[in-house]
Amino acid sequence: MNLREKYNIPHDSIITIAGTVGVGKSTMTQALADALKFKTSFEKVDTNPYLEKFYADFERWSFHLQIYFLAERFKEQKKIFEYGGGFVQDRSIYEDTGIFAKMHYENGTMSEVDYETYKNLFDAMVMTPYFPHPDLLIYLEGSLDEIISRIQLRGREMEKNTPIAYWEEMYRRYEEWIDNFNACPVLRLNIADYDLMNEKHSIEPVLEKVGRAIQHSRRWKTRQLIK
Ligand SMILES: Nc1ncnc2c1ncn2[C@@H]1O[C@H](COP(=O)(O)OP(=O)(O)O)[C@@H](O)[C@H]1O
Ligand SMILES: Nc1ncnc2c1ncn2[C@H]1C[C@H](O)[C@@H](COP(=O)(O)O)O1
Repeated sequence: MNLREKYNIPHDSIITIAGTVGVGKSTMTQALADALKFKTSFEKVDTNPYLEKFYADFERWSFHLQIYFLAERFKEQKKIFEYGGGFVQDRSIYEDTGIFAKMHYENGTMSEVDYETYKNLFDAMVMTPYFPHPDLLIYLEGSLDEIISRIQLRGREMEKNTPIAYWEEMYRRYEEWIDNFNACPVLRLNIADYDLMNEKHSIEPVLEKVGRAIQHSRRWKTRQLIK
């Protein structure tokens, strides 16, 4: 029996990994996909034409970057559903608006008119009854110190040169955002409770929780359909 069957995870599941920059989403995405033999959908950082410019000048590039991310994530989302699931996705589409666009608007680095245009587009594309939501959003959380040290360790220059206050604010916003998030079922994992770098088997307790959460949410969906 493979790990997917062992933990009762349906072959067509769609799992998205959320959490602040540097918390370990990409690492978890790869580990889960390897264990489940699922496909991955990664954020493309190296080929993003706006990201470095954005870190150098938030005000000038924030709208361009949000439109770019929205288009990329929407294309990925479409691909995932066209394949019929069996995917782990690195970062959810919900974080773009709920964290990043909102934060830049509220800090004055995205104008009101740009923010309204962006939100209208996001709502028309995503917040409709026709947009299929993931089976599960895994939210990774941990201490701010650990997350900042991971950003430093990973070593993307644009992130290393960004003031710590930016990551602190993002961290605080994520905590508030996840407490109010209800677009799909959520599983919260603390990064102190597993170590994917040094203990390969630490993915198994995660799989067990994922299996239980997806079974629970699918039973709930079936009951809603029968009602
Ligand atoms: N469980 C872990 N223990 C220690 N370091 C980790 C762990 N998971 C990820 N990292 C490291 O933290 C950094 C950020 O991880 P990454 O998966 O790229 O985060 P994200 O995709 O959330 O930005 C990377 O250098 C990665 O190797
Ligand atoms: N929607 C976004 N707006 C601004 N910046 C974003 C957005 N989505 C991702 N990013 C940035 C943050 C990081 O520098 C890279 C990759 O994110 P990571 O959390 O490391 O996967 O893109």
